[in-house]
Amino acid sequence: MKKYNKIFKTSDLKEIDRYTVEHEPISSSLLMKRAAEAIACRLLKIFPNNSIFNIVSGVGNNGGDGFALAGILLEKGYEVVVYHVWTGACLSADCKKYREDYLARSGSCVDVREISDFDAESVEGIWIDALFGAGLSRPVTGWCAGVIDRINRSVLPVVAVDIPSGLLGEDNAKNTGSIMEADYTLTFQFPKLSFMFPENYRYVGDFEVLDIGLHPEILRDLFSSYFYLTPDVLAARLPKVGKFTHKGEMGHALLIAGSYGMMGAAILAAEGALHSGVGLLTLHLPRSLKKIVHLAVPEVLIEEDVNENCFSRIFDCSKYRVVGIGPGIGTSTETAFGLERLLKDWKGRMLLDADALNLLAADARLLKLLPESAVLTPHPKEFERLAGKSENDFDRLNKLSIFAEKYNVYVVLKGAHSVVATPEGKCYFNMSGNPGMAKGGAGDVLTGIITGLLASGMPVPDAVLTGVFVHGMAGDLAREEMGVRGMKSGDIIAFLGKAWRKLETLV
Ligand SMILES: NC(=O)C1=CN([C@@H]2O[C@H](COP(=O)(O)OP(=O)(O)OC[C@H]3O[C@@H](n4cnc5c(N)ncnc54)[C@H](OP(=O)(O)O)[C@@H]3O)[C@@H](O)[C@H]2O)[C@H](O)CC1
Ligand SMILES: [K+]
Repeated sequence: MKKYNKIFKTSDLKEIDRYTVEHEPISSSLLMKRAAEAIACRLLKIFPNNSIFNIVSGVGNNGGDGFALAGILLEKGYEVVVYHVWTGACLSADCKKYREDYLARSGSCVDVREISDFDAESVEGIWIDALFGAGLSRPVTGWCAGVIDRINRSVLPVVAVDIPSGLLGEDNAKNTGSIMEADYTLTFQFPKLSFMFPENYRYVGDFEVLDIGLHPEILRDLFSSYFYLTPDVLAARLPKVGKFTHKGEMGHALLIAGSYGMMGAAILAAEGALHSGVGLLTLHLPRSLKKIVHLAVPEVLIEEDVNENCFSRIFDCSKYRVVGIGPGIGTSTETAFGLERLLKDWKGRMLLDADALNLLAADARLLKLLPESAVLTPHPKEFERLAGKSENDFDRLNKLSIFAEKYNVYVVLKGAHSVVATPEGKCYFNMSGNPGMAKGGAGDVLTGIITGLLASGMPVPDAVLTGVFVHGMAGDLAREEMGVRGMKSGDIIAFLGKAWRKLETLV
C-alpha cells in the first residue's frame, strides 16, 4: 500500500542528504547541481520572458545552490549577477566549488561584506533568494537583515530557493528577525512545516515542491508525524469498485442537516455525499423542509423529524453505516437534546460539523460521548470554541493534535491547507484547493463527501484524507473554468465528478 508523503524537520535534511550521498551513490556537489537544475527548469517556466537574474547567495549550501544555478543560467545565455553575501567567514565546500566554477566562467559577482556593498535599487529582472535555507539556526539580525529588508522593499519579484531566508522551518511564530517576502518558493523534496501556516504566506508566497531524488529508503524510514497529501498516493489507496458491487455494499448513510431557513446546507451536504460513492442516502429533516428538499435532491430518501423546524430526535440508526450531523441544524435546545440522545445511542461511524460542533463546544459533557474515531470538521473559529484560543498557527496545530488524541477522534481543521489530526498524533496537510472555496456552503459539501466515503466502508483515515483532497481538487477544477470570484460552493459539486475521474485515472 502506497504511503503518505512525509514533511520532515529542516534539521533532518543533513541526515537525508548524508544517506543519499552514501547510498545512491552521488557526490554532494552533484546533488547540489541536480537541485539547481530543478530550480532552473521551473524558474524558466514561471518567468519565460525574464532575462536578468539577481541571485543573492549566502555562505552555506543554500548559497551553493545559488552559485550552481547562476552557472546554469549563465550557460543558457541569461544575464546573471550574484550578490555574494558574506554572512560568515567560511564557505561550505560545495558553495566554494560552485562559486569558483562560476567565477572561472567570468560570471559577474558582487561581494557584499557590509550593507553599503549592497545596492538593490538600480537592479532589474528578478531576485533569487539563496541566502539562508534549511541551515538557519537563529533569527537574522544585523547588516544581513538589512540585505533582506532592502530586497523586501524592492518591487521586483522574489523567488526563494528551498526556504525564504530568515524563515524558520517549523515554529516561526516568535521570530523577530528579518524574513524574505518571496512571491514564489521552490522547495526541495518536501514542503516545510512552516509553509502550511497562514501567518507565513507573506514570506513563502506560492510554493512548489521539486523532487531532487533524495534516497527513497531514508524518506521511508525516517520518522515524522507530519504528512502532506498528493494525488498519486490517494489514487493508489482508492478501493476498487468491482463489477458486481451493489448499492448495499457502497453503504447507507444518514445525514442530519438543515433547519428552517437553512435548507441549503442540507442540499449541499446531500449532493456532496451523492457524488462521492454513497450507495443510499437518507436525509433526516425537520418536517417543513421535506417537500422542497426532495424536489431539489430526488435521489435521497427522506426521514421526517417530529419537529416542524429543527432536528430534535432520531429513533433508530441501526440500519446506517455512518451518521453525519451538523450542516445548518442550528443550536436550539431541542437540537441540543437530540444530539445528546444520538451521542448516547450511536457508537458507530460518525461525522460532526458546523452547529453540531458548536453544541459540543457549549456542553463539554458531550465531548466524552463521542464515538471512537468520530470525525470532526471545524473551521478555525469552531475549533477555538472547542479547544480554546491559540497564540499562533503553530500553537493551534499542537492544540489540534492534543485534542484529537485526547478524544480519540479525527479532526479536520479547515483552511487553505486543511489539516487532519489523527488519534495517533499524526497530522496530514492538504495540498489541493484555492481561495475561491472560501465561501459559505463549501464546508457542507465536504461534510457530504466524507460522510459518503465513510459509508462506502473505506478505512476512516483514508476516507477523511481522500474526502479533503478531492473536495479541493473539485474546487481547483471549478476555478479553472470560473475563476476565484466567479465560482460558488455549488460548483464544487458540479466538478466533483471530474475530480473523481481525474483521481481514478491516476491509479
Ligand atoms: N538534502 C537537500 O535537501 C539538499 C539541500 N541543499 C541546500 O542546502 C541547504 C542547507 O544548507 P546548509 O549549509 O545546511 O545551510 P544554509 O545554507 O541555510 O546556511 C548555513 C549557514 O548560515 C549560517 N547561519 C545560520 N543562521 C544564521 C543567521 N541567523 N545569521 C547569520 N548566519 C546564519 C550558518 O552558520 P552557523 O553559525 O549557524 O553555523 C551557516 O554558515 C538547503 O536549504 C538547500 O538549499 C543542497 O544543495 C541540495 C541537497
Ligand atoms: K533561501
